[in-house]
Order: sequence, then structure tokens, then C-alpha cells
Amino acid sequence: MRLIPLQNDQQVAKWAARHIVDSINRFAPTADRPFVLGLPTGGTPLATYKELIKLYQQGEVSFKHVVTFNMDEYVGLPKEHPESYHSFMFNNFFNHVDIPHENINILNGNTDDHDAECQRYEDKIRSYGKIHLFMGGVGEDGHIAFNEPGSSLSSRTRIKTLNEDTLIANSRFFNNDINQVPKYALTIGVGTLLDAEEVMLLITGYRKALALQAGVEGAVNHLWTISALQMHSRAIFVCDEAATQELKVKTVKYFKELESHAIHSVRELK
Ligand SMILES: N[C@@H]1[C@@H](O)[C@H](O)[C@@H](COP(=O)(O)O)O[C@@H]1O
Repeated sequence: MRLIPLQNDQQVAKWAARHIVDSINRFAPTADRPFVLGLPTGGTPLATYKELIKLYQQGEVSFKHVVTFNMDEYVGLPKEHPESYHSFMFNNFFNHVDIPHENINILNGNTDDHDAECQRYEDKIRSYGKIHLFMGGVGEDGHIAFNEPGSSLSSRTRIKTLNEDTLIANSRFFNNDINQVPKYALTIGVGTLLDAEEVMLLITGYRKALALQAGVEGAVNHLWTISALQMHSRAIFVCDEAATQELKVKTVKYFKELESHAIHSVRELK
């Protein structure tokens, strides 16, 4: 596991966007051999999407031969609803870059047959071989995508019931009314995420400190699904100082020394 302990969320966004752009450019994707990118929603990745749009506008990257798969979508919320993950992705990213519409994959939370939709999604990912880089965030309770505490660490894409912590956290997008938050979501599984070639999680703010601690120092445990990343050979946690406050001084010191090049290079990114 790599842990990149940066100063603030702006640095996290810059480092993460640069890592995505470098990964795409190194891969040199073509129409027949696209780069496959997994993407999240949430408050945390917003600044990274802004950086990616900036790098696209500066001509540093093209998304023409990039295929995307989003992590999750609410069940029963119309696509056009401002808080659907479809709306989030188009408003905050897809509408501002050159990705072809047919390269975008987001789970359909408005189908009658959830199992068939989830199987279709898994099959579509497999048709590309694998996801090359999956970016993600984390919930305060350590969930990745919508894999709530107690999710099987080998789970695949499926319907999940959201727990109370998540309903409360996400009510900020629904007039602070927990009753307006959809109760279910379709989500990739922990196993689906672990199949990606590389997984990069963005973790910022003191509210995520316990989740980061569970992910880095805790035991592999289905109550903190972030900890499953310990089983992945290429996991990167990019975090700010506030998120590290529950980690041991020794842990942070070790990774600061190990990642001094990455920490130094982010200061030079404009
Ligand atoms: N399904 C999403 C997760 O993918 C996301 O990581 C989490 C944290 O979101 P935020 O970045 O807003 O804290 O929110 C939701 O639960």
C-alpha cells in the first residue's frame, strides 16, 4: 500500500489528477485499446474533477479513448434528479471533457430487474479485461462505494440497503431530510473494486480520520470495508493532514519519508 500524506485537500486533488493524467498518457490509449477508469461521486473528488478539467483544457490529456465505470447509483432516483450520480458526473466532469457519451458507464438505478442490471455491469467491465485505475472516496464509517459495514469482502455489483450513518451523511444533499435520501443503491462490490489493476482512494478531513486509521492500521475486517485494500497489491491512499490525525506518529513519519518525492513534487504542480 502507498500512503501519500499531503498537507491539504487542494494538494490531494492536484496529486490525484496528475496521477490519473500520467496513467492515461503512459498507457497511450487508442479506440481499440481504451484506458478503463473507475470513478466516484461525493464531495471529496470534486476538486480532483476540477483539476482534471483544467489539465484537459491545457491540452495535457484527452479522454477520447477513455472508458469510465462509476461506482454506484441510487435506486429509484430519476436520472435527471439533481442529486442522482448521473447528474453529478455530467455536471461536474463529463460535460467539460472530450469523453464520448458511449464510453460512459453508470449503473441504472431505475430498472425493475436490479440483479440483471448488476450482472450486465459486471459483464461489461469484464468485456474490457479490467479497470486500469479505480479512483474512490470513503465514507466516515469506512465504506467504499456503497459497501456498508458488514459487506462481504468478495462481494460483486449488487443492490445494497444504505445504513443509518450513510443516510444521515447524505441527507446534506437532500434538504437535510433523511427521509428524502433513497434507501437503496446499486453498487460495485468490494471484489469488483479489488479486481482493478490499481485503486486510488482520496481521503480528506478529520471526519475521515477513523476510516483512514482502520484502512491503514486496522485488521482486514468487513465492518470497515476500506481495510480490504490491504489485500490489493496496488492501493494508494492520498490524504490530507486532517485525515491522518488518528494514525500513529510512527506510521505518518514512515510514509512521509518514503513518499518524500511525491510530497515534494506536488508543491511544484501549478
Ligand atoms: N457512495 C458514496 C461513496 O462513494 C463516497 O466515498 C462517500 C463519501 O463521500 P464524501 O466524499 O462526500 O465524503 O459518499 C457516498 O457514500
